[in-house]
Amino acid sequence: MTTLVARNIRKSYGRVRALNGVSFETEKGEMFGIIGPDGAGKTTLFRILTSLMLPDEGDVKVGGFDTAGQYQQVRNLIGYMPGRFSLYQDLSVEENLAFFATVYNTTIEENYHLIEDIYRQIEPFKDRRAGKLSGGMKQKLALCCSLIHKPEVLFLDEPTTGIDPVSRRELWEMLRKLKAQGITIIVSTPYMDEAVICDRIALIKNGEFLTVDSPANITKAFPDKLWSVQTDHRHRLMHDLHNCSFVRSSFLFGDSFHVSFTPDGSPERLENYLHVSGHTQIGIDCIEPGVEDCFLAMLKDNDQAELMQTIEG
Ligand SMILES: Nc1ncnc2c1ncn2[C@@H]1O[C@H](COP(=O)(O)OP(=O)(O)OP(=O)(O)O)[C@@H](O)[C@H]1O
Repeated sequence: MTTLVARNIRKSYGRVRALNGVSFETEKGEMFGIIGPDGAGKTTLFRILTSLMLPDEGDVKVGGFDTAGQYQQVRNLIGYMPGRFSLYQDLSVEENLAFFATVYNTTIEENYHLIEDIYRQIEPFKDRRAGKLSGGMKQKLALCCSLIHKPEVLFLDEPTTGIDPVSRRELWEMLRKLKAQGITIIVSTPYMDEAVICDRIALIKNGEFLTVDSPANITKAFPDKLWSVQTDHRHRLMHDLHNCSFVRSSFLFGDSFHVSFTPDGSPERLENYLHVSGHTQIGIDCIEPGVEDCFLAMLKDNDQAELMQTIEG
């Protein structure tokens, strides 16, 4: 069953074109990831999908209701966790939750089962002001508040930005459980490693979706063989790979470079080239491409540098 249909969404702020014809659909219980660097248009898209902003062109239907003409019905169906902390800093944990429940004409008790797993972790701090919580706990509370009215479609704009790795993992685990209950989840993130958890992902760049597919299909479509290359001189290696005539692309991932060759390149040829250039402890291993490798291959040179910064940041 289709839960959301977005068609040809366009939006500009004056001369800045934030969205340039975005279309996609989601199925009930699907986890749909929107991945892209800062400024790509994610927040604008979320505001439009959640009926908080009207597009210049195009339309969105959630649960069959139009976000322009039937926004009240849409808002009853959805939960939205915006990127920046959206809770009342001066209210306690419990007061925030009670407030959101009241706004939606429900009570904490009525839908407690839906938030129980998450809320139990912050319940010991229920009297603490939201402004005094850690980043991870704030996100858990914000997630509880966006779930308290039992939404069918949950929108999360960069829920894991700025929180520690353990809380990030916990948050994704919670999303997995919510998905198992049939909730459709539309989530944005700048972190590629999180993309693989989604059923389908869209890479957004300059207000356009470059691709929409499952992580497995995206990695299957990688056009070349990929090699992980390491030597004892990482900085010189970057320079030497860049100047190598038969290296098509090279990107730094942790301690090694991911390298693909032009048709006349080979690992043997690269080993020889690096050896002659003075490198020692040369390691060249064939690897499976990840989502990041695929997205980088789709982007133009300038965009690749920008995306790598986002990934590393
Ligand atoms: N109110 C506004 N006025 C003018 N330009 C805006 C406004 N809001 C966003 N933009 C611009 O529109 C583009 C898309 O911004 P948007 O916030 O949707 O992207 P994003 O992917 O969510 O990035 P970020 O994570 O940095 O917020 C950017 O170029 C941004 O500078």
